[in-house]
Amino acid sequence: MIEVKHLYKSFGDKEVLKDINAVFEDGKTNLIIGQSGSGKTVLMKNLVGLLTPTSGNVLYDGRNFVAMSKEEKVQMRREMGMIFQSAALFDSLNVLENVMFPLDMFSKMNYRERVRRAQECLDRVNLGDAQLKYPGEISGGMQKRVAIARAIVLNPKYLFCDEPNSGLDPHTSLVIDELLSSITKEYNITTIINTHDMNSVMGIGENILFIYQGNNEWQGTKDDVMGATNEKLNDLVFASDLFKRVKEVEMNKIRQAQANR
Ligand SMILES: Nc1ncnc2c1ncn2[C@@H]1O[C@H](COP(=O)(O)OP(=O)(O)OP(=O)(O)O)[C@@H](O)[C@H]1O
Repeated sequence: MIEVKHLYKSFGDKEVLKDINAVFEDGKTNLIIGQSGSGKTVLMKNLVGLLTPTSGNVLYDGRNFVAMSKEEKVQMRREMGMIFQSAALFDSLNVLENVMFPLDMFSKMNYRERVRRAQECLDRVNLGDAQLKYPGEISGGMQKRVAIARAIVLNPKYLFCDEPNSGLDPHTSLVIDELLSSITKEYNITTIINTHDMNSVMGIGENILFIYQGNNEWQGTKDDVMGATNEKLNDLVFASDLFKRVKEVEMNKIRQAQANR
C-alpha cells in the first residue's frame, strides 16, 4: 500500500500539487486521472523519487520514502517497476536482452538463471516468440509488452505506468490494460497508472484519483464514476456525446432504483 499525505509540490512560486492525499492499495489497479497539465506526472515523479515534494510524505507500506537517505531510496527503487510513456527500450538490445537488463544490473543470478527469468516474463506477456527481435522490428503494442515484462522481471511490489496506452489503437490499449490488471492481481502488486484513456477508467479503474489543477478533487471506483455528481469529473470522463448518453441512461437507472426503495 502507498499512502500520500498532505503532498505539496512547487516549482519556484508555481504551486503544481496542493495537499494531495491518497491511498493506493495492493493488488489493485489504481488510476490517476485529470486534464492535461493537472499534475499527474509531477505526482508520479514525486512518488518514485524523481522529484522531491516541497512538503508532505509518501509512505510505502508504512516506510516514509521522503525521509529516506539516498542509499535507502536506491534500495526502495528496486521494489518499483516503471513503464514510461514511450516504452523506453534500448534499440541496440534485442527483446530478451532488454528484459534481462534489470537482472544484469541488480540480481545475483547467473547468466542461465537470468535468461530463464527474462523468458518467463516474456511468456507472461505472450512474447516468448519475439525474444530475438529488436525494438525497431516490433509494433508499438509489442514494445509496451516488452516494457511490462522488463518492469516485472525483478518482482516489484509497486508498479508505475505513465500513460501506458499513449500512441496505441483502442484494441491494443485494451490488451495492455488487461495485461496490467491481471499482472497486478496475480502478483499482488500496487499498480499506479496515469491515464487519459477513459476506456481504462471504466475498464480497470478499481481505485481512481481525480486531480484537478493540482488538488485531489475526487477518489472512487469505476462503479462510482457512473453515479458521480462531481461536475469536473463528469466533464472529463464523459466529454464525448456517446459517454454523456451512457451516463444519462445509468443515472436514470440509479434514480429509478432510489425511487423504488
Ligand atoms: N520541472 C518543472 N518546472 C516547472 N513546471 C513544471 C515542471 N514539471 C512540470 N511542471 C508544470 O506542472 C504542471 C503539471 O504538469 P504535469 O506534467 O504533471 O501534468 P499532467 O497532468 O501529467 O499532464 P499531461 O496529461 O499532459 O501529461 C504543468 O503546468 C507543468 O508545466
